[in-house]
Amino acid sequence: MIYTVTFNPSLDYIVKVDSFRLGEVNRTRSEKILPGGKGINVSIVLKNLGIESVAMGFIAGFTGNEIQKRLKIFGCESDFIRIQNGMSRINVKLKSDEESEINGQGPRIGGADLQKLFDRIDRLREGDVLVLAGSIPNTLPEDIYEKILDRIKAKNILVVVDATRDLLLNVLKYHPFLIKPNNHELGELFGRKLQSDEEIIQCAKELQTKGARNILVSMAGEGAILVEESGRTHKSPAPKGVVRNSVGAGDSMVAGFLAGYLAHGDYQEAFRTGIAAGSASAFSEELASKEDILALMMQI
Ligand SMILES: Nc1ncnc2c1ncn2[C@@H]1O[C@H](COP(=O)(O)OP(=O)(O)O)[C@@H](O)[C@H]1O
Ligand SMILES: O=P(O)(O)OC[C@H]1O[C@](O)(COP(=O)(O)O)[C@@H](O)[C@@H]1O
Repeated sequence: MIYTVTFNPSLDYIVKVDSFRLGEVNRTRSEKILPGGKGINVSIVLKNLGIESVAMGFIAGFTGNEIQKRLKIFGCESDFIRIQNGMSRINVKLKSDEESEINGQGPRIGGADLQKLFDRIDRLREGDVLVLAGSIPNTLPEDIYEKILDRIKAKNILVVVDATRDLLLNVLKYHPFLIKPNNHELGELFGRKLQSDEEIIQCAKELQTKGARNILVSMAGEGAILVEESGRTHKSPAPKGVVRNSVGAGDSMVAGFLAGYLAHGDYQEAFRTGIAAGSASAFSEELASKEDILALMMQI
């Protein structure tokens, strides 16, 4: 079974405003609320591709209920831990001449709640897949991803991590099967802006020396680069299309890569499916459907 963990699920409030003006009353052209958070998005796209997973993590308050309800409508199985106080965050995605995001902090997660997650993690079995994705509420210790991976290190579990900065760096020693920084996040890890493919490949290889197995570097409209565990590299431009909502494009790419790899055991096929899924989501108002993904795969 595939398990996704989202420490900080959200309702994504996606608003389109023509020529947003700071400090003034702005009216929306359209608005939409979608369940969000990186692991949750991975679960939704996997489901769209016909692959079952269980979405885990923490939810709280009326927003938490709504996240759970909407996931059920999408047909996704979930096994969230319900926190008694606070509420799951609402992340604002403002689409205007430029795209801006405000991602909330999320509820306070206490020790007893965390223990419930550990208990679920301890039930994972050989051959399962674990996707750890997204930020953590600032009340949690920075080594929480490490603590989880430490618990499963003796089992043969395929681990995918989509996180930033130290959260990501500190788990490399557990040899995650896949990490997916975007080019800016990769640069951030090395304290510089990466200008060329060569620099990106060099930094990705540096992360391999620290333990990562496969590194998928997404570059939004520029496509992506994959550095396989063998050191072989692939680059592909993104397919062409009209961008409607790129929220969740990275998570869709992770889902596509996993789906392609699990179906074919082949990195090139995984890479193709990942790019198609990322771009199909960017070209849709919501996350990518299977039809959209298959159609874009023809172009890659
Ligand atoms: N503007 C775009 N045009 C075409 N494809 C896109 C666009 N934005 C994202 N994608 C696709 O989605 C993938 C992930 O997007 P990216 O924005 O890099 O991830 P993240 O959301 O993690 O920052 C890209 O590699 C690409 O395949
Ligand atoms: O956990 P973080 O880093 O705050 O990110 C959460 C946000 O990222 C998303 O999962 C989208 O991520 P991507 O665009 O990187 O795929 C949103 O649904 C959510 O609001």
